[in-house]
Amino acid sequence: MTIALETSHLEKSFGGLRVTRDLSLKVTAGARHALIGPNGAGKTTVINLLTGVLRPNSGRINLEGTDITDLPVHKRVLRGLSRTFQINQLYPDLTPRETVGLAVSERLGHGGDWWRLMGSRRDVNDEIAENLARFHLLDVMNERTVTLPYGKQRLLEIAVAIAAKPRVLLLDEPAAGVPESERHDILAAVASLPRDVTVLLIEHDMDLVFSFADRISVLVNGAMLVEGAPDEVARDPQVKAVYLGEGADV
Ligand SMILES: Nc1ncnc2c1ncn2[C@@H]1O[C@H](COP(=O)(O)OP(=O)(O)OP(=O)(O)O)[C@@H](O)[C@H]1O
Repeated sequence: MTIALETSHLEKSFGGLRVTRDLSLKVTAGARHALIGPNGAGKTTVINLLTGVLRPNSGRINLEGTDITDLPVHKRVLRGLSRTFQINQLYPDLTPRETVGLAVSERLGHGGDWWRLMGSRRDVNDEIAENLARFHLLDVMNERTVTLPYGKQRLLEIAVAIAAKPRVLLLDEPAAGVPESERHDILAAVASLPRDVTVLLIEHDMDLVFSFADRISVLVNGAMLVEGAPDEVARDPQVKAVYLGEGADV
């Protein structure tokens, strides 16, 4: 099986606090892989290490066979690694159509010229429409983003990440703060992406994790506790012990 993203013996400390411990993680190409673990286990730190926001103390990161450990954030994006954030980072006064149009134009190297590009390029407009349809945003595509329901804003964040045409998409709690009835729609839209996009998801909601993932890694105190298929992970006594401590069902 082809490995899309891999860490080997990754270590990260903040002062005396060892937050990532000897982490070796393999994400198979095309996977719907979830990284779970209790609060403070170090999941967001892993995403920050993968994207280059943080530098590891030691260990390596490999993207599709290339060592990216020393690359800055933007060069990793150019190599096909995109992320969404836990916090809303959209332009409040742009519409979804404009926001996705800007992201597509940036990918094509015309970020400063995006308005003209949207007015003149049929292929760009087709791509924007397809993206908005995939993420259930056609009905609100001309509304100001700030006026959209929170669930639609979160879908737009993912739509923007996808506009960069990533090979590997990192999602940090994409459904956080969204009403329960809408959460599955968000993950279903992600799950239905073409399989040439590999997805690594951080998520607390176990219903979502188990309906989405074909592979699960469990992180505890910065180290890998268990990794496997969802049914193996659900049965694992160590995983049960960790989550029972939190009062959640796995
Ligand atoms: N920049 C930082 N400086 C110091 N400590 C940090 C920093 N970032 C994270 N930590 C600490 O590292 C540990 C892991 O944090 P992290 O946010 O990665 O965990 P998490 O598993 O994503 O948690 P949650 O599920 O609550 O979002 C925590 O103890 C946190 O306080």
